[in-house]
Amino acid sequence: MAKESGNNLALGVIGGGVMAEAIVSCLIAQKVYAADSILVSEPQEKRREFWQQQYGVGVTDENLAVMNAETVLLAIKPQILESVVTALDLATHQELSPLIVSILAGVTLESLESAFAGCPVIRVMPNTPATVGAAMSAIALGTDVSSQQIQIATDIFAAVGEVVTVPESLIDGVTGLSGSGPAYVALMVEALADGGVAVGLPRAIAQKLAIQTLLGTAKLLQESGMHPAVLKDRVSSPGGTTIAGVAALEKGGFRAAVMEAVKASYQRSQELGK
Ligand SMILES: NC(=O)C1=CN([C@@H]2O[C@H](COP(=O)(O)OP(=O)(O)OC[C@H]3O[C@@H](n4cnc5c(N)ncnc54)[C@H](O)[C@@H]3O)[C@@H](O)[C@H]2O)C=CC1
Ligand SMILES: O=C(O)[C@@H]1CCC=N1
Repeated sequence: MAKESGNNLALGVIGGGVMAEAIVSCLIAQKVYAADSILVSEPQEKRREFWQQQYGVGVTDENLAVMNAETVLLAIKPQILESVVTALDLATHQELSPLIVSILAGVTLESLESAFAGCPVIRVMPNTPATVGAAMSAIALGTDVSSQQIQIATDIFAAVGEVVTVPESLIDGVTGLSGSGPAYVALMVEALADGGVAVGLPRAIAQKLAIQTLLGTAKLLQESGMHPAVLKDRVSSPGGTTIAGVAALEKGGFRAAVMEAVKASYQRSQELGK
């Protein structure tokens, strides 16, 4: 467990958007942090009010204020990192050295360590199923991180789902697969439902069937440890319906398209880091 107590500022958040909310809501629900030990910095007044009312956390529009926390979750868009760091002017606040936990796509540990000089840094790539406590997160450690700080970061992301620790060289690949993956899977669900509607199923039923098919298949693969190809073979009867569908997917380049999607996201993550 990380910190649960009252008065100290245990967790600061820079950027109170979608991912920050997904993560922090789980941390509070699971009592990893008490709401009154969290301070969220967010420029939009409506979002600040929402955070305060919905979660009871402290809010501010001053990023510097959250740097007093033991741990700072960095959850702004990568494109504005430079301006945020310039405004923080950390050179004149060298007494501040929180653990920086960045979820920014593409931004390397080297850039983060230079931007937050003197602060230990951990880079993480989570994904949006964090919203329902079912994230897949990969953690890469900076050069000057203590075992206690590794535990803090692990506790944070274990509260929102599964965690693996990887060398930083793999984080762009993680982004291509599990970071961006929920969008690919959502497209698959939408396409399955559209196919159902095309052959006459009512939309609501088609959507339910599509989601449960995905969930059930994922659960089966996870619990059995079965290779996906073996499962595909088990569903496909000789001369039956499934192999006709699989043949249509192959004709449409389905597997190549999914592989290309992972590679394109990986490459974009690398570009963002330059
Ligand atoms: N959305 C996703 O599925 C994932 C996103 N990420 C990363 O998480 C980060 C945040 O992404 P989202 O939550 O989707 O974006 P978002 O746009 O929902 O959240 C960013 C928040 O930062 C706030 N903000 C803008 N300027 C600011 C400033 N100067 N200081 C403090 N806060 C400021 C915005 O008002 C907004 O609420 C990105 O770096 C992204 O690469 C990582 C994994 C998955
Ligand atoms: O699209 C993006 O850049 C972010 C990072 C991974 C998922 N969403």
